[in-house]
Amino acid sequence: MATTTRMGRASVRNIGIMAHIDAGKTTTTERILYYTGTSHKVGEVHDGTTATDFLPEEREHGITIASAAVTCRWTVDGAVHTVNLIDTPGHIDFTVEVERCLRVLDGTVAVFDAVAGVEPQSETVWRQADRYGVPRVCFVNKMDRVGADMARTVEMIGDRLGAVPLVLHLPVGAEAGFRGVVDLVGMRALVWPADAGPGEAYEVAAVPDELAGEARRWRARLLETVAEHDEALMELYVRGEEPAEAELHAAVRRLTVGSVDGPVTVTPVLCGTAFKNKGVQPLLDAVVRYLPSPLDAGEAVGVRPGDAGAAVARPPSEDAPLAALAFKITGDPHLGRLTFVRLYSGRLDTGDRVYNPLRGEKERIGKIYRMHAATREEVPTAVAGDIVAVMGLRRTGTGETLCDAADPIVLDSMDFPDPVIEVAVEPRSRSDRDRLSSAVVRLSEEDPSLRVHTDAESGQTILGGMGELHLEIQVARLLREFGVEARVGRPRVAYRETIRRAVAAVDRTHRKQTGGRGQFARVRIAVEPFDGGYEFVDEVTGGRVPREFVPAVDRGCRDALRLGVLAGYEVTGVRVRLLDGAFHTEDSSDLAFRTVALDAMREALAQADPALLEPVMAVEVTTPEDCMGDVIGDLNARRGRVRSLAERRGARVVSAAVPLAEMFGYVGDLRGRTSGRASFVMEFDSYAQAPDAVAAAVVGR
Ligand SMILES: Nc1nc2c(ncn2[C@@H]2O[C@H](COP(=O)(O)OP(=O)(O)OP(=O)(O)O)[C@@H](O)[C@H]2O)c(=O)[nH]1
Repeated sequence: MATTTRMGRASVRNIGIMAHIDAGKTTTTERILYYTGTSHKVGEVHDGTTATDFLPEEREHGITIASAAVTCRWTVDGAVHTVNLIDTPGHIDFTVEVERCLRVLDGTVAVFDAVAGVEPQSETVWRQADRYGVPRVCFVNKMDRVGADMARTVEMIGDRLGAVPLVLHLPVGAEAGFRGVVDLVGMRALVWPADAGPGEAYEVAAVPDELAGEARRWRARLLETVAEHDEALMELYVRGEEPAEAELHAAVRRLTVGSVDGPVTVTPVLCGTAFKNKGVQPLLDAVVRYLPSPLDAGEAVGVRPGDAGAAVARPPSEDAPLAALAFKITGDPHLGRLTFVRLYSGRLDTGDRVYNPLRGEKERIGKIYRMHAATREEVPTAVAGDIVAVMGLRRTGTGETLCDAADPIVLDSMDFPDPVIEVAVEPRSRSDRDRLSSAVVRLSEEDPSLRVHTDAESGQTILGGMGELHLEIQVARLLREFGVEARVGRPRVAYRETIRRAVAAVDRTHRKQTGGRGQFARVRIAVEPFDGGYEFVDEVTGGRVPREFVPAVDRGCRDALRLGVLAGYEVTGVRVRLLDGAFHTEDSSDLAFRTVALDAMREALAQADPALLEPVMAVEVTTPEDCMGDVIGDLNARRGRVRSLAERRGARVVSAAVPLAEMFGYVGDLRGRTSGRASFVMEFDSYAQAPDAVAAAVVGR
């Protein structure tokens, strides 16, 4: 029934968990899956059996890379809610994955280590969540550890992240004696047995006497902060009235959901220890109570294809035309290709034919699944707000929209930056070569930020990626998961080449007589610098190069661009004009024209004053004021150019453009230089001409 489903969406929470490496994201995720009844064995990170961290490399590195969407259920105040949990990666090299997840989430849980507090990487992901306007609930984890400090972490959430923390929990007991929390909304204690097992219930008790004073102070602070930002509560506050529990929940929800559009992020803060099974149930309650449903998340915006980019918005309603985003593709050992899809509007039914506007073709929806931790559930239908896995989509890639052909929309696409680092892989045997080629297809389908090409000169397979660790992980998967035996080179910067001068004409003839049919083709081309990748213009008149051979000439020119004349890097920024040519009715062929074009183009590039381009990164360093001089000096020494200085929430933000070649090892250097107090993000900015000394070193290698 339509009404039931429509109400159902209000009870969906699409959330991710974000954290600094080792804060306990995986452990928290595991506990959530266990508590929500979808996983019956709690995996421990130590023994490598966790449900969302399923790649062996992740277990080895102890970090989470691939994001699997898992559906679970949680009941609050008698109402069952569906929680779709996406495990987001935390490492900087995987920012593409993080952003991809943030796109499809409506809210996140930010996990902090109560000992370490807010770490640099937490700042990075926090800012990404700011950028995507994703509301957050904070969970201060590891309260059982020596040195755990809830109050300090809360302070750091305010100071370092510039958020307004709404402290909802006060710890009961400390470190090894941590037993539970005082719920400051209900003013009661939630206490777990010391050796609580996974999923173990807590006892509700009165606030312990020794905490009564502190609890009152924290509650007063909570009410005051809420009142400061929420009008309804403000009225009660000035009248000196206490809000009812439900009223306070509702106000916290309003602030959390609404704050992302406001000047500051208001965020509830809870605490516990996932590992020792304390505090997870209230965290789930908070996810349901305070994080937005797809209805709260509002309209999805996109453009109408082919309509000069006219903007369209879709309400999160089942009755609107379909708008869905494919955000992740995985290979399932049993089901084959699975496409994870977030529905923003409309509905999907098994057997539907849906339209992919980017490809201009229709695809058939095979089976639809909700993926649980250990099982999958086939469902006939998915509606706006759902996240499901679809079988049967053959062509749709990551980041592509699926919609109604009669009412098409392209949702804001995800940008996948060009790879800036590459590594050469050389298979040991012919069968390794075969395994490698099918493996790279699978890997790059799952991870669009991984690019693959073959080096025309050496025949090596080159993998391009976003950073050193990114490539390391993907190469490890190739070797292990796909059983490829190969020699792997050292990571290197992905340079490019370009031209600086126009060449008016290069004339080349290809003629070969080998027994039977000969080969003949002649072309005359001109090249010039071009503000873009590559353009081919056919200016031949009078059929001197017959139409059917023109594409072969274009192909030959592109072949030449793959292997620059300076140092063998890809060439960009070239316009080619085909001026003239000649053919032979018997002996001319596509091959002859492609060969001659390649030859002519190589000559033209050599004459066109080729230059080396290097990737330049947009680097943003957030640093305390007293380290700023040092940070800037170091960026200058790395050939960086500072673009702007700003102040953000008490810290200094230095934005600079720095060549990637100078950024190897920056994470460690910055940490050392600032005692870990500065953090940075970087993304590809542009290619720029490398200075002569750099070019000479690269070309001379
Ligand atoms: N003492 C204590 N240890 C914890 C707690 N939660 C997690 N840990 C431990 O901290 C380590 C890191 O936990 P993970 O859950 O793997 O952390 P993560 O944030 O998922 O790490 P990545 O996957 O690397 O990003 C593991 O050894 C956990 O057992 C906790 O509440 N208390």
